[in-house]
Amino acid sequence: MEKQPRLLASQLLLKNSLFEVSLNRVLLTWKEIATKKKRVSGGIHHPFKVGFCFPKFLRRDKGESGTSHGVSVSEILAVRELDVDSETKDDGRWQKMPQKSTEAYPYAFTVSYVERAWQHRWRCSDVTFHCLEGALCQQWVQTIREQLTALTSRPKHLLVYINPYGGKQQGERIYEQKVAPLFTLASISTHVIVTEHANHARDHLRTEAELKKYDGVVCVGGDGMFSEMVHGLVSRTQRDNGVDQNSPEEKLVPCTLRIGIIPAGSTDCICYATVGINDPVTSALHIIVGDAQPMDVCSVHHNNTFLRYSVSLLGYGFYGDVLADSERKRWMGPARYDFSGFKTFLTHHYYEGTVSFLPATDILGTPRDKTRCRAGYHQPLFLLPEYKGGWRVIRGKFLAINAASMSCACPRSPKGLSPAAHLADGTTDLILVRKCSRFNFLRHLLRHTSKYDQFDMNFVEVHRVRRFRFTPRYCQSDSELDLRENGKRLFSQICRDHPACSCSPAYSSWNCDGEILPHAAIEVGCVTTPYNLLCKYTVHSESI
Ligand SMILES: Nc1ncnc2c1ncn2[C@@H]1O[C@H](COP(=O)(O)OP(=O)(O)OP(=O)(O)O)[C@@H](O)[C@H]1O
Repeated sequence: MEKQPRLLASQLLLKNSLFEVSLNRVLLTWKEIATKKKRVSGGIHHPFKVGFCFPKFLRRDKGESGTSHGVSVSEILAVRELDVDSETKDDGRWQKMPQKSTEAYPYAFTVSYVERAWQHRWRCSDVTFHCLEGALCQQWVQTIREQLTALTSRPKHLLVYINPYGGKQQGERIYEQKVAPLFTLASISTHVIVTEHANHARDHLRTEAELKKYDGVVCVGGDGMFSEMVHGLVSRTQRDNGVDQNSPEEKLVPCTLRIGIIPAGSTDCICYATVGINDPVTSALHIIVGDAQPMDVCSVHHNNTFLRYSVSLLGYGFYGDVLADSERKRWMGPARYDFSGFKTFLTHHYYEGTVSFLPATDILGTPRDKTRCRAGYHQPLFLLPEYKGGWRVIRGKFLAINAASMSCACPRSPKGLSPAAHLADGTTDLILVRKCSRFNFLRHLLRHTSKYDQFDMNFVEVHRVRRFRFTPRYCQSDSELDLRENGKRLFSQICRDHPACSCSPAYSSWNCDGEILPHAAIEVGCVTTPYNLLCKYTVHSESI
């Protein structure tokens, strides 16, 4: 790394030991000075620990002259002067100043910074330096503040929507206790709206919200709330720019506001897939330091009519059926997903239809990037591939058709549905799981939680695509249907209404980021360039 000129360097006291403290535009470092000779008289030495340190951002080395620490300026949250004359109450925490150091070094300032803990978890840590002179203390505070002000990617004004009924209905408490104090510490002003009904946030963003006043919008809730934000913001941007959302061919105009998620839902898959952990404090800290991650948005259409946007999973068959069944069992709480998953697995319905897709041939990488050997290519058993220009057409019987625009990792499946899916390359990974035995389907599902490749099975194939269409068999041409098929369709509906029946119904439904779509036949377009400015304040922590 290029050596940065020093902005400030002083000998300051920290927990009764003298440290050489230094600041440049990139790093704040403090290194203990030979402890035996220079320890301040009367002080009791406590070995100072900054907690868990990671090589890139926060280092702690033990050199000849003592321990050294460093924190990236981009991860400093705030700096403030301390009143050392009395016990100070700052940021809700009492700090007792050691008597001897208070006498010798009567001025002090505290730096709050991001501490990287375990498994992608971030925490807010404080370090307090004591100075001999008030002017020096002020100079440190001012210089660090100037560096923070120069960080232009940090938000200053945020619009926050809280879903009080998401997950365990803890959204308001999580925000007030864990997130709001951090925003205050980082001098971020907020306008908070507690939603009063479903789609409140979406409609407010689409119509009333004065978006120019904010640097970003934050939702406190689950994937459903995040989806509301995406719909509100993307729709508003398209309308303001005269884009016809109903046309699958239209390019979406990127939106300049970023979206942040504070996880407070039941599954919080989008947060997990992008941050690596569902933790409100970690997400709040990513928001504060201005982390941004572009991501793809797919628009879903039926007969040239816009249905919804999708940013994570579009699933027909298995995942559609699990969602449809679990919606009927909301009274069971989060346990409904396990129940419906198990039930859907046992019913083992497959669906006939045609999948057409436009492969993404002009990009680097494939959905199976992590698979070292590609020798396991299998000829589809039940499918008839055709080529129409750039489009591929596949007919068959499918247990599941999934389009993953991100890894879709969640705590239960840490590598996700498509571990190598990219967040912002204008593509989605289309996973086709053809009809197979229950045993094989179970093996496929279990591989999502193990080190084995879930795509390396002869009834599974995966394609990285720019667009795709699905037409269920009985929709293809109504005139083709004979009386027997009409009877079958009617019968299927009866079967659907009676879950005990094990006949295969003709249609499943699409699970679009956790919402049910009413149509089986859809056309999906993934924006051809990354939706650059629709970013989350998060980093993709999967090492793809
Ligand atoms: N005040 C409200 N009253 C009722 N429903 C609401 C309200 N605010 C938002 N909603 C709706 O609640 C639905 C579920 O919310 P959310 O996604 O936050 O939690 P969840 O479903 O428990 O979590 P996840 O989606 O991660 O499984 C959303 O689709 C949203 O539209």
